Amino acid sequence: MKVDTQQGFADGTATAVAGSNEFPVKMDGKNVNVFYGDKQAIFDVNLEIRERQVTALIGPSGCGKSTYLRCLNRMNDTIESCRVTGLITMDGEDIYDPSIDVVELRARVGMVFQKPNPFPKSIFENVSYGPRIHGLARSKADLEALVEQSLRGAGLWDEVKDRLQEPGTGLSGGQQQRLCIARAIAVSPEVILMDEPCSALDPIATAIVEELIDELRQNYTIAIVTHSMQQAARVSQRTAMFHLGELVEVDDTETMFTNPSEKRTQDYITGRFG
Ligand SMILES: Nc1ncnc2c1ncn2[C@@H]1O[C@H](COP(=O)(O)OP(=O)(O)OP(=O)(O)O)[C@@H](O)[C@H]1O
Repeated sequence: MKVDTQQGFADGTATAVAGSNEFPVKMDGKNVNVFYGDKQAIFDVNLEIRERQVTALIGPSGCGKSTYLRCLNRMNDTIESCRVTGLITMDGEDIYDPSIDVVELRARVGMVFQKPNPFPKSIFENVSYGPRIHGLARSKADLEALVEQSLRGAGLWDEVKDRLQEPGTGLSGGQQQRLCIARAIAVSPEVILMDEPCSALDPIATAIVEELIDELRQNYTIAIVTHSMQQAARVSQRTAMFHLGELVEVDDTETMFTNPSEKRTQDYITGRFG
């Protein structure tokens, strides 16, 4: 990746400057290992997730993409047998530090799952729930404005504005996934993790969500797990290739798809394995 100018700081970090192609690091994994009981699923992974970019995690089934993604908002904490070692930071702060409030972390690092999973409540309540429990709205009017803003941000407002009190589960699959994205952005996250967000959607709904992801990167940092090489190529600026729990390589997406350094990446993207 070409960098025009880069400025170093006393603490060793570097940040992007105007005209640069480089983006600052938002989340950084160093020597990350993940175990399920005795079985190791991630081996010594070092991976930066850069601000206001989409980073795609690709690789054959079982290579650890979802496991790594879940480390980034400590969703793995909910799996009893799971143990994470190494250092994962957000804005330089260790997200596994005992002083970290995990609920707050998960508001800052939101997640959208493979299967749309709206709450069995109204469209309005699906979006307003997070802001209410995090105390983000001071009045009913505030809350309504936030719901509208989030639904607009997810490209869903025009389709649902006249049926906000209807159940979220009554929407189409693609609309439900955008509702889940609205729910995620309603709490003003900094990072959004997406675990195969289009795998349950038809091609039209997929195209709409992909377009939305491209818009969302103006305001959010995104990491997405995908099985679709076309999707990784379409939506991401950086791609990380995993195999058997190892990070094979990471580079800007164009390079990864045209001139990868590693044979395993070449073989995977050309469909020779996986
Ligand atoms: N809850 C769990 N308990 C035990 N082992 C698990 C658990 N979740 C994942 N694993 C194991 O960890 C390894 C990595 O799985 P993971 O789901 O992260 O891979 P993946 O690349 O996301 O796969 P896929 O593309 O099929 O979703 C696999 O061997 C899997 O069996």
